[in-house]
Amino acid sequence: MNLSSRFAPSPTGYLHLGNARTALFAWLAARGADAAFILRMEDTDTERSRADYAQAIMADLYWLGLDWDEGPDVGGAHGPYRQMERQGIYADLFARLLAQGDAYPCYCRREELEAERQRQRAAGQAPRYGGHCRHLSAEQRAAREAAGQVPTLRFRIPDAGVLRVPDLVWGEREYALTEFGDFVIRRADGSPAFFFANAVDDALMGVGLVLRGEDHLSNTPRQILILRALQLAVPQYGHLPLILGDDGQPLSKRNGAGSLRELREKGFLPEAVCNYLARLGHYYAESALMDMVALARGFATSRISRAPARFDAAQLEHWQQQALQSLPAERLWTWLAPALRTSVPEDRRMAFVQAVRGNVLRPQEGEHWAAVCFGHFHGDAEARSALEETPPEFWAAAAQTLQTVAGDYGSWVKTLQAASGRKGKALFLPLRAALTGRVHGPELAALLPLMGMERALARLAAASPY
Ligand SMILES: Nc1ncnc2c1ncn2[C@@H]1O[C@H](COP(=O)(O)OP(=O)(O)OP(=O)(O)O)[C@@H](O)[C@H]1O
Ligand SMILES: [Zn+2]
Repeated sequence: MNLSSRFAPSPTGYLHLGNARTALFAWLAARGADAAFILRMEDTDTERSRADYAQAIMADLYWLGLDWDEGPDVGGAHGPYRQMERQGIYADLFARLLAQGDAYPCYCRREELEAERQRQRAAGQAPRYGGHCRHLSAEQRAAREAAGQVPTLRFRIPDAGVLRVPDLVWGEREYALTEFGDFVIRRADGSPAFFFANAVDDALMGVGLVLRGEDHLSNTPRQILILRALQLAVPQYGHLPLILGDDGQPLSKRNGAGSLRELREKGFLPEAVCNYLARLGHYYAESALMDMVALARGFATSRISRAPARFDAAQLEHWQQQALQSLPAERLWTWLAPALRTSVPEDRRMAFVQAVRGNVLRPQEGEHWAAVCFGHFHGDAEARSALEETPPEFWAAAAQTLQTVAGDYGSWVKTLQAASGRKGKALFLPLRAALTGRVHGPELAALLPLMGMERALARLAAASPY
């Protein structure tokens, strides 16, 4: 079975999470089957399409960890991969459909079509093209052309029959062909209608599996009719439930849904985003973080859910935490470093990232811990009140025992416990508050050697109110 798959965005804005999940599923399906993955830019909406958006989309997909065997930047055997560069291909196909009688020019004006729809609605019928230009004679057409009327091209729906449309997510649906009116495949300006270019490009590019948003479900029967008329292969289709925003509406480039880039700029890791999205509407038995190979291996269209999914920030944070836990120390440093204002000595970087990795979700959160280890910080209110509740003798004992054990954390807390008679929270909370300015955070055992004896003693001294 041909499981080559594709992602076909319109370069009309930055990718949002809905687009990204659709791209990810299509990529996982291809890679899980060792099949090719293709990227195609659907830029026929010339008013909204922009070259810089196309660049940004590719950069965002690469950032996410997706790659493609064929696409606008890497070329391939079925190019070009920007639809505006494929006009000649569409022109040949339009000519073929015209010659076969499967398409015909329509001269109806916008107002006439609108009036027809209104009449149909008023009569309680579903609006569809009534077929006015279906049977124009050659002379009638010539007369309209001579009068300067520029036609659209309509696809001629077969007069009778049913069309079975299988779907990997929704199962098979049946349509009576009489439900459809003849539809426009080429606009008056010569540009191809979206679902025409989209369908023929999938077939011409050898795509065998089309996974896309549910917003395209209603296009599928018409696309199958076009492909059949052209004797092109019909791919398997699977329509993914759309991802909804907080307003309950599907995320869309048009309504300015939060973009993948925003998440990236906030410091979310691609591993986190992929693990989050892969499970949004797809079931994995594995609940731990998975790499792309494992995600691809575990992907199956039969595990796609039909329920609409909503963006859930808490889930994304969960995966961010998981991803940070397993990130190699070098990459963790690269992730953290740009947000640090306190300088971290080169030979301490790896120890520092290991110490803090469980306590940061954003790079900015690393700054406080850098200040704790290598600079100066301001304690927060909780930490200050923990200090106020602790008597001066404790701080004196803490400083003295720390010196006795030469900064060894394990010996220090044992000795201090014996000297102060405190244990558990009563012992650790004030120490943490004094040394880090917070009541939660990384292991003190890891922080203490990084901050060093001198800083630690100064903080213990400053902690005492007297
Ligand atoms: N909210 C969504 N959830 C899941 N997939 C989506 C969502 N919106 C779009 N998609 C899918 O993303 C792919 C790329 O679509 P497209 O580039 O047209 O994005 P779009 O957000 O619909 O843009 P526009 O707002 O310009 O229509 C398509 O397969 C589409 O079905
Ligand atoms: Zn017409």
